[in-house]
Amino acid sequence: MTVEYDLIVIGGSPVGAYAAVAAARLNARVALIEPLRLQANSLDDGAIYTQALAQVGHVLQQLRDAPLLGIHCSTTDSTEQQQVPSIQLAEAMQWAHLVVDTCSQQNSPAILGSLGVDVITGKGEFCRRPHLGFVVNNRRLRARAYLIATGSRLEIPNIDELQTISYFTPADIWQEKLQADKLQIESLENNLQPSTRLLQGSWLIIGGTPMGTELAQTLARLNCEVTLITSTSQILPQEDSEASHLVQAQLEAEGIRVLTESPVTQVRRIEDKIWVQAGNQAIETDKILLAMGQQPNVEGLNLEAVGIKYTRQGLKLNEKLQTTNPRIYACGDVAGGYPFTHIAQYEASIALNNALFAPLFKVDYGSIPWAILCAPQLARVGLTEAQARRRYGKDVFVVRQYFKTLDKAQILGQTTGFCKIIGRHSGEILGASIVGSEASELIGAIALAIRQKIKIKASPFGLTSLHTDFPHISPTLSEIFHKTALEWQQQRLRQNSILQNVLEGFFNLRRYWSS
Ligand SMILES: Cc1cc2nc3c(=O)[nH]c(=O)nc-3n(C[C@H](O)[C@H](O)[C@H](O)COP(=O)(O)OP(=O)(O)OC[C@H]3O[C@@H](n4cnc5c(N)ncnc54)[C@H](O)[C@@H]3O)c2cc1C
Ligand SMILES: NC(=O)c1ccc[n+]([C@@H]2O[C@H](COP(=O)([O-])OP(=O)(O)OC[C@H]3O[C@@H](n4cnc5c(N)ncnc54)[C@H](O)[C@@H]3O)[C@@H](O)[C@H]2O)c1
Repeated sequence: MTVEYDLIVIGGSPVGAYAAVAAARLNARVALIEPLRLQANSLDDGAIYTQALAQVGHVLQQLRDAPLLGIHCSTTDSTEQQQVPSIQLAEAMQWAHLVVDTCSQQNSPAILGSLGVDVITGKGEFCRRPHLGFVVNNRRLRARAYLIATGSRLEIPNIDELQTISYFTPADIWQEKLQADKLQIESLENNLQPSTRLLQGSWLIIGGTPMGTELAQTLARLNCEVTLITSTSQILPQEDSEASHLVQAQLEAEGIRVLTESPVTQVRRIEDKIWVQAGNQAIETDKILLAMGQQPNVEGLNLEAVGIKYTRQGLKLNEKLQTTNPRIYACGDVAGGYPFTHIAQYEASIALNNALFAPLFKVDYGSIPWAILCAPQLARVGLTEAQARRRYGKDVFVVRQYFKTLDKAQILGQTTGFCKIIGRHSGEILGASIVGSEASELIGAIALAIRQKIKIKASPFGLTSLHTDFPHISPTLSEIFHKTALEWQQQRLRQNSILQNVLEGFFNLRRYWSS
C-alpha cells in the first residue's frame, strides 16, 4: 500500500523547516505541520530576539567604555558634563523586529512551498489504526517516517505561591503585550510605554542556565538592577567550574548580584513589590524571570497510542534518534538534550538520513561545540576537565593560556579569558573550554580537530605538529591556539628530564665546537 509522504515533520520552528527543506531538496515528498501560522517576524523566534537585544546592550557597553580610548560624545550644554548613553527600548525593539523579520523570511510558507514542502497549519495527533498516520485538520496523513520537532517550554518550578504573582520567561520577556499585562498597565493615565516599564526597577532571575546568564547581563547592560539566583554551587552548572566562575566574576563586575546555593522556596506579593525567599535570604524585587529547566512539548500528540515513551526530560531516543516507535524520529529540544539551535539541526540531519534511507547513522556529540553568548563568551566542546578525570583518571593533561597574553585582546581591550584544552597523554584532544571574546567562533577550530582526530603531539624535539608549527595571522584572537600549544610543549619538556638532559648536552656540544 502506498503512502502520500516520505516524511512528515511535526513542528515548524527553523529546525523543523530546515529538516523539511533538506528532505524536499533530496526529492522526497514532505509535509511540515505547525499549529501556529508560519510567519516572518514571529516573536517566538526567541533566540534571534535575545541576541539582537544582547547586541544593543553590547553597543551600550562599548559606548560606556569609549572614553578609555579617548572617545567622548560631544556635550550639548555648557556644563561639559559627560553624556551618559541612554536606551530607547521601543526603538531597539523595532530594530530587533527588523533583524528577526529578515532572518525568518527564509522560512515563510511561500518559500517553503516553492521548495516543495507542503506546509499544513494545524495541531494534530498520531493515530495507530488502521495504519500509523498523523491526523490534522480532519485529514489522515500517512508517511514512511515521521520527525517530531515540537520543542520544549519552561518547566514551572514548584515554588510556594509562585502562581499568585506574574512572572516572565525567556520566551516571553520581549513580547510587548505580555509585558503590558504583566506590568499591570491597565490605566490610560499611565503614559509610560510598556517597553520603558520593562527597563525600570529591579529584576530577579531564577536559574543559572545559559539563558538566565545571558539575560542577566543584557538587562544589566540596559541599566536594570539584576540579581541572578541559582540553587547550584555555580552558575552554568554543566560547564567547567573555572570557566563559569570567570563568567560569574564578570557579571559581578558589571554590578549583577549573583547568589549561588540559594534555592528559591517561596515568593509573595506585598503591595507593589515581590518578596522572594532564596536560601536564608529574603529579597525584594519588582520583576521575576524564570530561567530554569525545560519540559518537552508532547501533549496532545497521542504518543502513548503509537508506543512512544518519554519522561519529564524528553522523548526516549536511541543513538539513531528513533523513538520507541522505530518509524518515528525526533530532534531538538523535545528530545531533552542540549537546547541549542545548531544541535537541533545536527540531530535533524541525522534523523532525516535515517528516516529517508536506512537507519545507519548515529549521533556523536563529542565534537559538537556550543556557547553561552554573554560577554566574555563561554564556549565548550567535548569533555570538561572534571568529566575527563572521571573517565580517564591520571591519563589526562590540561593546558591553558590567557587572552591577556594576546596583542589582539589588548587592542580590543578584551583581555578577560582563557583557552583550556583537555587531552590524553597520547595527544588525543578530549575537550576544550574557552572563555573570552569571540569564543563561540574560536571553538570551531578545536571541534574540527576533535572531529578529524587531529592530535596535539610532539616530535622528539618538542615541536608540536598541531598549532606551534601552524602559523596564525597576527594580531588575532586565534593566536591563543598557538600559545596554548606552546604551553603544552613546555609542559611536556618540563616533565621529560631525559629530553631536557639530551637538549642541554646537545647545545653544550654545539657551543663547544663553535669556539
Ligand atoms: C529566548 C530564547 C533564546 C535562545 N537563544 C539561543 C541562542 O542564542 N542560540 C541557540 O543555539 N539556541 C538558543 N535558544 C534555544 C533554541 O531556540 C532551541 O534550541 C531551538 O529552537 C530548538 O528547536 P526545536 O525545533 O527543537 O524547538 P522550538 O524552536 O521550540 O520549536 C518547536 C516548534 O514546534 C511547534 N509545536 C509545538 N507543539 C506542537 C504540536 N503539538 N504539533 C505541531 N507543532 C508543535 C511550535 O509551535 C514550534 O514552532 C534560545 C531559546 C529561547 C527560548
Ligand atoms: N551550560 C548549560 O547549562 C547546559 C549546556 C548544555 C546542555 N544543557 C542542558 O540544558 C537542560 C537544562 O539543564 P539545566 O541544568 O540548565 O536545568 P535545571 O532545571 O536542572 O537547572 C537550571 C538552573 O536553575 C537553577 N534552579 C532550579 N530550580 C531553582 C530554584 N527553585 N531556585 C533557584 N535556582 C533554581 C539550578 O540551580 C540551575 O542553575 C539539560 O537538559 C542540560 O543537559 C545545559
